[in-house]
Amino acid sequence: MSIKIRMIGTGSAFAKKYFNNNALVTSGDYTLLIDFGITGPLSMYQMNMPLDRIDGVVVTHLHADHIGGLEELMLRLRFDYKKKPTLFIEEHLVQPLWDYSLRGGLEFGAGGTQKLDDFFHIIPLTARKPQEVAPGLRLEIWPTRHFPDMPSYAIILNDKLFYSGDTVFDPNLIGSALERGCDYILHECQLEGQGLFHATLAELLTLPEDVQRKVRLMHYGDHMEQYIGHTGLMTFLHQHETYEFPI
Ligand SMILES: O=c1ccn([C@@H]2O[C@H](COP(=O)(O)O)[C@@H](O)[C@H]2O)c(=O)[nH]1
Ligand SMILES: [Zn+2]
Ligand SMILES: [Zn+2]
Repeated sequence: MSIKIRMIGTGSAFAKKYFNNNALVTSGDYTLLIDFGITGPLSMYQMNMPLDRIDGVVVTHLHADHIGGLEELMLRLRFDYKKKPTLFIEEHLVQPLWDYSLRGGLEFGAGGTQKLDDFFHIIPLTARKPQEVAPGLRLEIWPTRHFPDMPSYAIILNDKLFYSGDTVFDPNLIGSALERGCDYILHECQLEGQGLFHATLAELLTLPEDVQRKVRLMHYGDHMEQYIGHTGLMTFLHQHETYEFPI
């Protein structure tokens, strides 16, 4: 059993060379989108990947580089493709996603007065409670520390792959993922500066070598190429590339 992850983008919020850090997970016939930021629709177009491939979407948090492409996705799926995908999102984020991020553009539309559940089958998630997505694909969300008081989540796939979402460097969180049995740690990485809201490369380099071997870096800035060869035993994920994980 394996899943494939194609990186729609690997860049940080304001990176211009790399699209927003979003990913497509494929397990069997099912395609799950992890986040869909402002640059998501253009990146999918460049990958020649029609939006109706998407069966489900899981959202880590409400920053625009993670949800800014949803309006276009929702409209295209509802009206062009007549498809209603599933939305997996932490239970307390359902209403804020609609009220603060999507409602202004979508409430009054071609379908009359519209609501979030006109576009998605909504599956509210509880942190640390496993949720089956499709046969052979299970996810769990774990809270992360990102902006103070802002709900933000990492994603665990099949107990084997940890996808950090946005978080400060949190060795305990990484330790929990390893204890759970995760063999793959896809982690955000801020290349330069202080890690106020993100994990810096300098911080990630303090991880022991056996952990670094499991780490793939994403959500990085435009100077990524300068850092190739300077990431210890960790390697960069690259936008539009597909990675296969036997999980
Ligand atoms: O003071 C602020 C408040 C909000 N932002 C927003 O955060 C994200 C940054 O994205 P990250 O991927 O978490 O870096 C972006 O949407 C900003 O509008 C901020 O940067 N500063
Ligand atoms: Zn981000
Ligand atoms: Zn963020």
